[in-house]
Amino acid sequence: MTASSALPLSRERAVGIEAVLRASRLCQAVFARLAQAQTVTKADLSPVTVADYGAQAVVNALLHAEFPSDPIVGEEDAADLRADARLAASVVELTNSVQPAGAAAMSSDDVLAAIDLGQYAGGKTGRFWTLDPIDGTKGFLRGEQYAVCLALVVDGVVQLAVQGCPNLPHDLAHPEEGRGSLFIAVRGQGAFERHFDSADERRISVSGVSSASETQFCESVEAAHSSQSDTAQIADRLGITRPPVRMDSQCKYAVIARGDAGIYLRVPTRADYQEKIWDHAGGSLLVEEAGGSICDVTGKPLDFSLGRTLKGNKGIIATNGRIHARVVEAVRSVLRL
Ligand SMILES: Nc1ncnc2c1ncn2[C@@H]1O[C@H](COP(=O)(O)OS(=O)(=O)O)[C@@H](OP(=O)(O)O)[C@H]1O
Ligand SMILES: [Mg+2]
Ligand SMILES: [Mg+2]
Ligand SMILES: [Mg+2]
Repeated sequence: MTASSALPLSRERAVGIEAVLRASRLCQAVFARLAQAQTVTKADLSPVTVADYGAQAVVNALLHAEFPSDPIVGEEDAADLRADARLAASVVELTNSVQPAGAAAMSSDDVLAAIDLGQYAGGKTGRFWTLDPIDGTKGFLRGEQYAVCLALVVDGVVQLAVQGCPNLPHDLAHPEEGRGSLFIAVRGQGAFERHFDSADERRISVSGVSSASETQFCESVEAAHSSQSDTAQIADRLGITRPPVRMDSQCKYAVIARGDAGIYLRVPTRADYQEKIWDHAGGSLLVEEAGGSICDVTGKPLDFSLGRTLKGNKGIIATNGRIHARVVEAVRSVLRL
């Protein structure tokens, strides 16, 4: 046994990395033939592609093989696939395309059952995984940023994060130099980045800026997901003159954890929207383990113990930590909270 394999959650970390890498490869393969990719619209009007389903099947199947008693809170379910044999056949073919050489092919029933392993309700006791097979599906479809996001929650607290960001430049200032990173954090062990084409990991940490005005802030591309008029006022109040970094998905958390930007703001556009735990669990741990801070727009800690949503929270503020109190004050003042 090596020294690192003795660290807490080392097997979960290794399995999570393998699962997210396989799912990321699947997404990249789908994008390469996106002209034919089928997209369906879910009841909530969000898009979902064969890649979302395939990535959830791949990750859930591996988690279930390695940790059969762990439940999973996953974004997708197989109901639409059960009603569409052609769509289901594409997902089965894709899922099998990233299984390891020599593994038995998964049948259609196996793939649909694997996707439906993600129906767990979450909650405050025991451990469960939470998976967003593609976070930022709209970014994926545009050829921009998206992320495969996996986290392990134990007794309501996020303990492990593995996030694949296939299109994220290794260096935002030099996108031509390479793209595709995996971000990994275990509570108490720090946050790490490795490039898709290497197993070498480097520890990452948040930016050292001590004044909010010196940094940039990240927000969603989609104006429906975060109020861009409110964030413009907050930036103004903080003296930020640089334009926002608009990026889809939990890549925003990776960018904060790596120190490329100092603030991620997600300001509710609707009073009734409940953030989903799979949209924030892994990203929140990456930021914390890289030295940053995270809370909701009222300053409350995020509570991952309440089920499939963050129903006790509204919006998100993530920062490098040093400027956190000042940013929370500006958000509360603009939103009159
Ligand atoms: N109204 C509203 N408010 C806040 N958030 C919402 C809302 N509607 C959807 N979603 C969730 O946004 C997830 C994508 O978030 P992003 O920050 O990446 O937005 S975007 O990609 O720029 O669109 C997206 O995740 P995916 O579905 O995995 O892409 C949704 O879970
Ligand atoms: Mg979605
Ligand atoms: Mg999402
Ligand atoms: Mg998703």
